[in-house]
Amino acid sequence: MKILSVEQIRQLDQYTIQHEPIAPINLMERAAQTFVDWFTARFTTSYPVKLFCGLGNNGGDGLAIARILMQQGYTIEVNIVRYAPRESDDFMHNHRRLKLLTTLNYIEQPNNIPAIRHNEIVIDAIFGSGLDRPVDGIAKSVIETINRAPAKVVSVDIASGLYPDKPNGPDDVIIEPDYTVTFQLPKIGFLLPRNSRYVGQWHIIDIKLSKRFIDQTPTPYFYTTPEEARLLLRQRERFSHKGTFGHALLLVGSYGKIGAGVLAARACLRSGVGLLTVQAPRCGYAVLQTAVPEAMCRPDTHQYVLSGQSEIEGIPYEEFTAIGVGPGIGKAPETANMLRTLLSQYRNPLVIDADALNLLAENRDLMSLIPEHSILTPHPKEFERLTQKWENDYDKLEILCDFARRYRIVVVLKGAHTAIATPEGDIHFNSSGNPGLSTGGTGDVLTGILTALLAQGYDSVEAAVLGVYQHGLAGDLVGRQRGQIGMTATDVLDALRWS
Ligand SMILES: NC(=O)C1=CN([C@@H]2O[C@H](COP(=O)(O)OP(=O)(O)OC[C@H]3O[C@@H](n4cnc5c(N)ncnc54)[C@H](OP(=O)(O)O)[C@@H]3O)[C@@H](O)[C@H]2O)[C@@H](O)CC1
Ligand SMILES: [K+]
Repeated sequence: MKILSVEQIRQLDQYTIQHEPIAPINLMERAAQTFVDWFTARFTTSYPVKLFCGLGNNGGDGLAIARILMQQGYTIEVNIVRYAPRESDDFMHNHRRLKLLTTLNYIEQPNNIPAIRHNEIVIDAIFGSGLDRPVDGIAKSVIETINRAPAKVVSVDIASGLYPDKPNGPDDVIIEPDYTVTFQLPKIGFLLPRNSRYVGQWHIIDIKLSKRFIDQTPTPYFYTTPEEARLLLRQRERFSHKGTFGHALLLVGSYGKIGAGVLAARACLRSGVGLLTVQAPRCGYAVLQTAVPEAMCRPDTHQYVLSGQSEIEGIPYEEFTAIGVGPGIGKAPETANMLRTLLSQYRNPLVIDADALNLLAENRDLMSLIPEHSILTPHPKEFERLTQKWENDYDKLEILCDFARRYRIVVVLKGAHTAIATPEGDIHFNSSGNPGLSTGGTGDVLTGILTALLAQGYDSVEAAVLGVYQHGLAGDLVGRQRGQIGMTATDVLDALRWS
């Protein structure tokens, strides 16, 4: 699904109005009705509703929502925040209609702000996507009151005070909703870590804006929906054999961290690789052969760390279909040498994770050796070591984009909505996963998944988008079955489903 900028959303709105065609006031009515459908499916008429609206079209939506909810039997008190002398035309139209049905409360100064009780639901329609400067004056007081109140808060389109596609200032006053119900497409601001308290749980509702316009509009930002992930998944042909699904090599482990290798290896096998070889320090040999009997094991000549040398004759790096390197490897000088040799010899895309990333950060000259379309999977701290500090989440996205483009690689920046940057400079945000995945070993599982997908012939962007989605989905399955708190990386790899 595409993510558009505020300016593009405004154009989308206008295009829909002209080409459907539909009168603006009827589009507002459709948006309000669709919001009400969402609302009534979750909250019964037993909850009193307090609506706060502004004077623009977000406020106009709020007034239309109030009228429709009233007609459906909800008790609703309407508060209009008079922060400016002017109202939008569609606001005025809905204002006239609503005034015939009920009395309206106008808030011009703080003592007009009503008390909010815990069993009420607040609908926030003060500012929407038209906000372009920090909120102050009476609107600021109202937002502060709502944030202090014990009630549940639902924001219409976007939390009032939050910018959809640019960074807020540290002192900005912004609604902290329980839910955001947004029109048609997500806003980029919803996906950024520092905004999470200004978004709550967010839902997209389809108000039938022009599909043609959305299809034609270029954007670097995408949000992976379940349907899109499913379309990436390839079905197996009846006459396939293990050679069809590639032979992967995982370079993993060091003394005390062989478990990382076990997790990556098991995830790789659970993700459909044809054959798997694992190279690990000698101390990991018995563990790997026992814990992952399906994999072949190539013991390193070094007892405790990976050096890349092995007494067992095996196929050279360049003959593997895909290679994953990093889980549990540490940063010993022998391992840095192994990485240098690997990067010099292997020309297909690699998956590079964990300490292999830290070795890259410490040996910057290695960056230029990384094969094009390799997948790097840093968490934010590892990414910062590879690049630089950022000022805010938007700055971070720009650094991410530039980095992926400069080295022609795919970068999977792990987090709540993992951001996958492509060599072309696009960013795909993931939609699956939950905080239960923030536990040791889940990154190793992801490396195993991505290596398996590359071995099966998925291109790097497809592998990253699909692999990250499936990893999160497995976490969601575990979360539903046994809760997020006790989730382990083993649970996650056992929950992987490829159908
Ligand atoms: N897109 C779509 O397809 C659809 C969109 N719809 C709805 O329209 C909403 C966008 O409406 P909107 O453009 O009228 O802006 P909104 O957020 O109500 O703000 C109102 C005005 O406030 C002003 N202002 C800005 N910052 C300010 C501040 N800090 N303090 C004080 N004033 C400030 C600024 O006006 P200015 O003063 O700059 O002239 C601004 O124009 C959108 O979120 C959605 O709910 C649906 O109805 C149908 C389909
Ligand atoms: K709002």
